[in-house]
Amino acid sequence: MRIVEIREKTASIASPIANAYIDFSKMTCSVVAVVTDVIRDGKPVIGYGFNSNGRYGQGALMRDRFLARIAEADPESLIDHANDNLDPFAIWKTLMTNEKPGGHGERSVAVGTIDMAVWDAVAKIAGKPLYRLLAERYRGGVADDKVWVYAAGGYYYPGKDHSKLQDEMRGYLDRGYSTVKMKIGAVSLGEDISRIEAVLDVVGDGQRLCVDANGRFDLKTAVAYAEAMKPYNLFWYEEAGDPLDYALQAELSKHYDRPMATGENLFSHQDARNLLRHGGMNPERDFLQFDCALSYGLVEYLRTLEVLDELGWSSRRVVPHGGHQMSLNIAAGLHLGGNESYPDVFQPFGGFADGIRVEDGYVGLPEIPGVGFEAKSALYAVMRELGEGA
Ligand SMILES: O=C([O-])CC(=O)C(=O)O
Ligand SMILES: [Mg+2]
Repeated sequence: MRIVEIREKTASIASPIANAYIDFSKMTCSVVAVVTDVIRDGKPVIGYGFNSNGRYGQGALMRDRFLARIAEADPESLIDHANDNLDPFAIWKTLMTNEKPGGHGERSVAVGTIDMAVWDAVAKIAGKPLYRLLAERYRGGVADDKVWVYAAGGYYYPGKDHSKLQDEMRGYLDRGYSTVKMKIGAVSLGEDISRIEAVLDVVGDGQRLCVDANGRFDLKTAVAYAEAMKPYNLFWYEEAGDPLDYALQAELSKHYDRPMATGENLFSHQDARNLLRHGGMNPERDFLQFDCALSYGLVEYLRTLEVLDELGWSSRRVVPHGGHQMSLNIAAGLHLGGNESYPDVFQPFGGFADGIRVEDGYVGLPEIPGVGFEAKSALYAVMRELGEGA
């Protein structure tokens, strides 16, 4: 058993939307195919991955460093003999050969994308949905059969007035979501408050609305928003300040006693640990949003979950960023609290398997081997072209 080849390409996920920090007019992501010599149903097993959203394609790093390390490794060293499968941990270690500690964002996305494709291949070789394989290996065989998801959107874009924002949110409720998320921080506090009130008119209750500032605010602004939003009793207030400014997060928690969420821009278990040590986050109240695709993949995510456990955090407080099927598998297999969903943006990468309906805010997963990409036809078309094309 061996990896024959790892292919990568960059795909566009550009759209006219903007959050408080960036627009997505030039956004790209990497797609990776790990081609193996294992035959299932008469065809070689190919594992697929992509790098979530928000960090651009990683092809140059893969070509310059990571892919050669796998190609040059002894194939025997990458095998998990106990499970007669590829060994994601040995592959991860090989990818990280001669990499210094720290500075995680420089490479964590490239490694996380390859890691996703490796786990997809591992589950396909085992002939099981990834979430079932994870539950068997790490949670005594018990997987969640459905996962809570919330609809993320509410972006800024030209010409979007309150009625368009309300239509968008109404569309999410009509599709079975019970909780939605909108962006804040790109306009004045007064304007954002009127946007929030417009959405509350549609969703009816602050507990059905999250807001996301994408790290835009300094402490003074973060606190001003906190004071203004308190009466709405929102589901969460996300990424108020810079993702690495733990002191800001800690100070903000003295001014806002409602749930907050952050972590999508922390890319290692060490960064996660620093947030929990120094960010004033409350394990009974707050949410953590680490995205495996951006943060060295599932091998590292398992370490992050161990750190959480050591510091008294339940895995149920984790609701990953990214709205992708890999995190959905991790959520169901490793008992997270839920997963993000982008019903309308970042297609075809955002969203879950075709034909799986959201009911009362929960989704199920397809019963097919791997992450489930084959059950999402528009996404699988992009992946298959890479994996099986000439
Ligand atoms: O707008 C983005 O970069 C995505 C984001 O923060 C989220 O999904 O929470
Ligand atoms: Mg966010």
